[in-house]
Amino acid sequence: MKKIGLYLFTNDLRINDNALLYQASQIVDELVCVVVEPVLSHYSSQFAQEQQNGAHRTAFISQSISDLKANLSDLEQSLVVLRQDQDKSDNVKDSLNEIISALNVTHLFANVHCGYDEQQLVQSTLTDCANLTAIQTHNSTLFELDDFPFTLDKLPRSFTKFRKLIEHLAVDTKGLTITNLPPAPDLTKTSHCHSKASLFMTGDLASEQSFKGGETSGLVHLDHYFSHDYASRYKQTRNVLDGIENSTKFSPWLALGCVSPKTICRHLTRFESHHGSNGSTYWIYFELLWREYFYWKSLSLTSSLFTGSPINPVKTENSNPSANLNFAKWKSGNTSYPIVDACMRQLNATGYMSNRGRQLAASCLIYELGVDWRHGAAYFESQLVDYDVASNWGNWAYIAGALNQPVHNNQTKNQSQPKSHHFDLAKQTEMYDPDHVFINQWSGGNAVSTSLTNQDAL
Ligand SMILES: Cc1cc2nc3c(=O)[nH]c(=O)nc-3n(C[C@H](O)[C@H](O)[C@H](O)COP(=O)(O)OP(=O)(O)OC[C@H]3O[C@@H](n4cnc5c(N)ncnc54)[C@H](O)[C@@H]3O)c2cc1C
Repeated sequence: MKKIGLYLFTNDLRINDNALLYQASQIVDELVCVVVEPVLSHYSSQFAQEQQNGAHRTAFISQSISDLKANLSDLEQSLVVLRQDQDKSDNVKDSLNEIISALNVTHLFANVHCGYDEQQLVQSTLTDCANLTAIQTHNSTLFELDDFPFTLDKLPRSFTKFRKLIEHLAVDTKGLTITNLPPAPDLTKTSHCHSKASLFMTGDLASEQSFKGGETSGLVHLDHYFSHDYASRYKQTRNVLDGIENSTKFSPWLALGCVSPKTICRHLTRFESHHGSNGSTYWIYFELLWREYFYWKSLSLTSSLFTGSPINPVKTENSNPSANLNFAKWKSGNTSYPIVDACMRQLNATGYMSNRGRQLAASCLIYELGVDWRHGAAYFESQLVDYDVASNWGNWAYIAGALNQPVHNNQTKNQSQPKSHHFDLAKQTEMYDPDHVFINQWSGGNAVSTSLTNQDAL
């Protein structure tokens, strides 16, 4: 019997260093490639109080899918693009089932995704199509679970413990080039042979965009970054609020899997062999381990990452009108905190915000403006070009002190309470924008930020 595979692209929108796609090419006789265009989920839309993803995020996704389509076409393959209908949540599931049935698909290949909806889609497809063989791997990480000296249920609670147990492990940086793929089956047998996706038209936005989506642009950016000496200074510059040379800006391509973290490690190792390693080059790896930590943490927490603890249940409406007003002011960059306003305006204008900016904006929303952190996480989800389920919701929960919440009240006795990360905005402005260059660039206003006495460095 012919083996017919369906490769479900999610946040692994690439051909190079795609071990799962390579595996598919070795197993099946024919292959249909499908992608579900990410849209803002109903859940996040309610929390963010936004109808849809922002223009920059939408454009980046669209460009990434178009680039994948072009790269697949070079390998004489095609891409079926499915779009989630917000009003009919089952439409993608139904489309997938129709493709599987019409083409007699025998094997499903899918990256393990931290997103609840993405996991549900694979699970319900497997339930509906009982004879399907599923092959799922961790295709967006540095490591496989088998590499670790612990199981997922014994994942260390803190990043430091996690890092110490895994940072010495060798990353497989050999690199994998796919030069041919099995042919596609006769797609005219499905009603999805012509992509009905309303891919966003990026013409007007393209000139304003800081980031262009897709594997091709991602690899160009990687080469560009490592052809300069930026990596040798990274640790000193990574907290600067702006500037392509100050932090790597790999995150947008990593988030959609246009570039794999292993590819980045390969480039980093090559850079170190030519220019020498130092604390800065190590720190790039260190930050990739934070990404890794949030990925595995998110998988271990499943949906409780989004809901916090049972003590603090989900409410999509803010608890009071002043929190609603504060949330609206925060989103538009009109709080009385100039550094936060500048960061939020940068986000709204470009789809990007530095790590330092994100920490300050999150701290401000939670601790100064008294808004539930999940509203902020959902708004970031709708706007960031590098939105990643685990890194976004994980960092927000971390700053809110909700990441390692005990699940049951009776477990709290011997456990220390999770730490919150409340930043002193005046002090942080002094440290990272003393001459208000960044604030003025984004016209963040002239109000003086209130002094607080808490966390300054992370
Ligand atoms: C509230 C908040 C929300 C965030 N949301 C996201 C998100 O949706 N997607 C996302 O990729 N990152 C997120 N981050 C992490 C971090 O801010 C971005 O990864 C970073 O700013 C991206 O810029 P860069 O590529 O220049 O990072 P660099 O400083 O150059 O770091 C290199 C890489 O390491 C990883 N990394 C760095 N810091 C972190 C971190 N704290 N957590 C996880 N990974 C990290 C990223 O993949 C990054 O590309 C968030 C942080 C906060 C505080």
